[in-house]
Amino acid sequence: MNTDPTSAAPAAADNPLATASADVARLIRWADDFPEPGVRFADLTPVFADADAFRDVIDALVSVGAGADLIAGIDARGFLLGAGVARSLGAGVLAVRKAGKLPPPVLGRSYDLEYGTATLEIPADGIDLHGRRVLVIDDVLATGGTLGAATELLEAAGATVVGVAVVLEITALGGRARVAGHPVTSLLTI
Ligand SMILES: O=P(O)(O)OC[C@H]1O[C@H](OP(=O)(O)OP(=O)(O)O)[C@H](O)[C@@H]1O
Ligand SMILES: Nc1ncnc2[nH]cnc12
Repeated sequence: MNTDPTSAAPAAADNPLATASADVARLIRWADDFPEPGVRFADLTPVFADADAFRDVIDALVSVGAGADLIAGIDARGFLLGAGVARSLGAGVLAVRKAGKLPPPVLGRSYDLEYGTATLEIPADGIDLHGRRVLVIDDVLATGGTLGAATELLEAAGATVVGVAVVLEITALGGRARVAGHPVTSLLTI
């Protein structure tokens, strides 16, 4: 596990956090020119489909979630991770949705990413986020637009964001700066 943007992923094979990192590096599926020319897309589908790798990734993310009572999973792959982590921690899970999926009223935040723009939404009623300690989880940190918008949205709703955790951080895109002010954990950094 890497919480330092300048350090390489750990290598010790008997460390469960390093094991998760190795699983991800081994199973990640890279796609050139997807979803548009010039983008090298990191598809973590094979990581989630591998029972051992999925367990290792969830266990590693759980280890950074202590103190959180709500896990926010980002649409869509963050849902898979967030639910697993929340269940293991005994926390609730909040699905942070892409625009148009939730009935009104909603709170929303728009953002730019590597290939376009998008909006994230959460319910504006029915969940009181004041005083909730939220760990925000997604599969990839790239430009940071998604996680930056998610943390802003949750804080605007009254939550305390205790951290941000991802499986893969693509450092060349500088996303960590977009979530400055929050502890950021990435299991694998490239
Ligand atoms: O750091 P960023 O530049 O914001 O990029 C990271 C986001 O990009 C991917 O999702 P995408 O927006 O492609 O949506 P999807 O989950 O619907 O595939 C990924 O799952 C992250 O959520
Ligand atoms: N290169 C990339 N791979 C996966 N998800 C991304 N989100 C933004 N850029 C991405």
